[in-house]
Amino acid sequence: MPHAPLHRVDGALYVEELDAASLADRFGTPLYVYSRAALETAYRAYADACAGRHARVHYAIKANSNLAILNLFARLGAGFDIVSGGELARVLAAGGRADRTVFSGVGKTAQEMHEALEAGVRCFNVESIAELERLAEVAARAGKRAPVSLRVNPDVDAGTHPYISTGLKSNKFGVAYDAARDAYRRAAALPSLQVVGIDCHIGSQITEIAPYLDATDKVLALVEAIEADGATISHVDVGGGLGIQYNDETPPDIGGFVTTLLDHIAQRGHGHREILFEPGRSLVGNAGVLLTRVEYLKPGETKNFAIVDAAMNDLARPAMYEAYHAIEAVRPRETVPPARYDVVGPVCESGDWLGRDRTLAIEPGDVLAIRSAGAYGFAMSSNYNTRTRAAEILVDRADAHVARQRETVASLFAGEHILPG
Ligand SMILES: Cc1ncc(COP(=O)(O)O)c(C=O)c1O
Ligand SMILES: N[C@@H](CCCC[NH3+])C(=O)O
Repeated sequence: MPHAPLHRVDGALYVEELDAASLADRFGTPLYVYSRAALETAYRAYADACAGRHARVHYAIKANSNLAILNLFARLGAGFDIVSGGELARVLAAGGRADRTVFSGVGKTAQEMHEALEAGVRCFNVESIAELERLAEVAARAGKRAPVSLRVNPDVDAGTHPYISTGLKSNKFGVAYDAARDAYRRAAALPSLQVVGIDCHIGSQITEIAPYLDATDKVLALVEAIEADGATISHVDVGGGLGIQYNDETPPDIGGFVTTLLDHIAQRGHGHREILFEPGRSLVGNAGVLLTRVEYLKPGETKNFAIVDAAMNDLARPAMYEAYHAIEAVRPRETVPPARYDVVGPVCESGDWLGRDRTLAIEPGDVLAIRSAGAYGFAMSSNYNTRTRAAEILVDRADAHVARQRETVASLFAGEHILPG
């Protein structure tokens, strides 16, 4: 019986068969560590629930676009959801198929459209009339017909953090619900476009199914109207956004979520359409941890600080959204009294914190694991304060595969040029 991907042996944290403290010693910190088994288990939960149901998974690679992870999902048969030419290049470099890739995003450039058309992406998820017109021009110039789905904004409150909610009227995303039928008429009138589907994505870290059902109902009503106008909508892309447990959230499990949504769509008489899912976080979030070493303990009058070697540039979510990530000592000490710490990084910003008021029994030099860091962790990391970005390790049972080597300082200024003379 294989171990749970992240588990404890005699108190020590393991990722599959490898001790996290030894990984930190071997590869240095800060260090992102992912479990292959956890990634595959999450993918299979989607794939199994889709099996025999005319439904497909398109991994939203913005959550974690490391080539090793994309390759793993490509090998399992995943499709992909991309938002830039760079992401398309990553999918192709990792062995992903263009004809299983959908291209989302509000600001696609003509160049990106051209490249995606040449590569033969499955569909462009178009977010405005202006983008529709541009895509039609780019396709006409290339002598091609661009497959199109409009991202419709169903004006549903997904009950998530305001920075990651995307399905409200006030968000920049998608075509307004009331304008969508006209937008489809416009698309149908442009000969270099071919309408193939419809799409919506209402937000991220959603922990209830109800907003999905509401959004789907609105989208299906629209599909009926659009088809009455003569178009054919062969696929409905319900977006991503399923949440994970960071702390005390209780999101639906992946299989239950997929089955409930597919059953609901079938009951509404739309079971013949292909359904696409675009999950990001729920595939990778809980498959990764960020390991960091305690540099200093700094007791204060009102707060104690544990200053660690990871920072907001490595994991931006706490600074950006006040997001909670569980933090644990990889080898808890029994002889040290626990104390309350704010876990902070070395970056010169008050917002540079990773966890607040955490009870930890630690000493300088100890390694901490910041949990649930597989999604929007490394992917949103930066070089602020000329900090090299972390290495990424993909653990496969007892093997530690270097999925990305640590950056060097020299590589950070390799493209900079001082004035001559
Ligand atoms: C269009 C689109 N699809 C899919 C996703 C993936 O979202 P999540 O990581 O919340 O599943 C996003 C990001 O929120 C997105 O913008
Ligand atoms: N970056 C956000 C999610 C944004 C999703 C983007 N479509 C997070 O870490 O929670």
